[in-house]
Amino acid sequence: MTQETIDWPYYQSDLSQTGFTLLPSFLSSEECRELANLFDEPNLYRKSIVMQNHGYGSGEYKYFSYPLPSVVDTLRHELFTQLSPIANNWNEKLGINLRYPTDLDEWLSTCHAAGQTRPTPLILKYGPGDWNALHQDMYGVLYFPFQAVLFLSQPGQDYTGGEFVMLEQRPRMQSKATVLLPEQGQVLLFTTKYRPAQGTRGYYRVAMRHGVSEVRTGTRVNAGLIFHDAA
Ligand SMILES: O=C(O)CCC(=O)C(=O)O
Ligand SMILES: [Fe+2]
Repeated sequence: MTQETIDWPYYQSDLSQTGFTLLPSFLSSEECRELANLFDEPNLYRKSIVMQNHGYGSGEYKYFSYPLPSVVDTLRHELFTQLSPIANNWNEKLGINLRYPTDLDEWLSTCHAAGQTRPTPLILKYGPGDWNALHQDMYGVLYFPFQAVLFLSQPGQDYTGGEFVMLEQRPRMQSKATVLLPEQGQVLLFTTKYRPAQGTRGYYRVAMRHGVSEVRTGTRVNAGLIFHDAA
């Protein structure tokens, strides 16, 4: 995994302006395969969810327990450090008083002290006919405004369908959808709850939801990094 080559100022500014940014592929196909294979390891998870049982769509996902697998933990820390200045800038624009530290452990201590102690990084697996309803990943009062999805399968090769969908709900206007089909190894950074949009009188909040369209053929495995822990 080589993140050093990422042009962070570019991706930070892209994320800040649009509410999402797709990083170039920096997980090798071997790292992707290894991570995807963890789905079937029985002892790594605190909870497993069958999505159709909850009205969340169709498919299965599992929340990792602490300690997280090292690749997940490292990436969660490194990405948080790059994201926290943008999160602070957004809170300033939106008039939210909370400021985030640059160190993930410090932020997680705040979550834990508030009773949000359970790890939220997850791994998701979809087969033909599976999909993920548009949602926001909120797990308590405290939240971090960005999250990451690691694309572990190759579209066209491992699966068809299964596009990543984002929906922006603009106040008093119709919604805008963005559909992405990232390559295996790419990491998508996107807005968890809402992003600031420039209006004539300052900034206003645009709510964002994300989900996955129906997988037509094959198997699609992704991992998600959420930076707040769960109550
Ligand atoms: O499978 C996907 O790409 C969506 C994952 C997701 O909803 C998440 O990581 O929060
Ligand atoms: Fe999600």
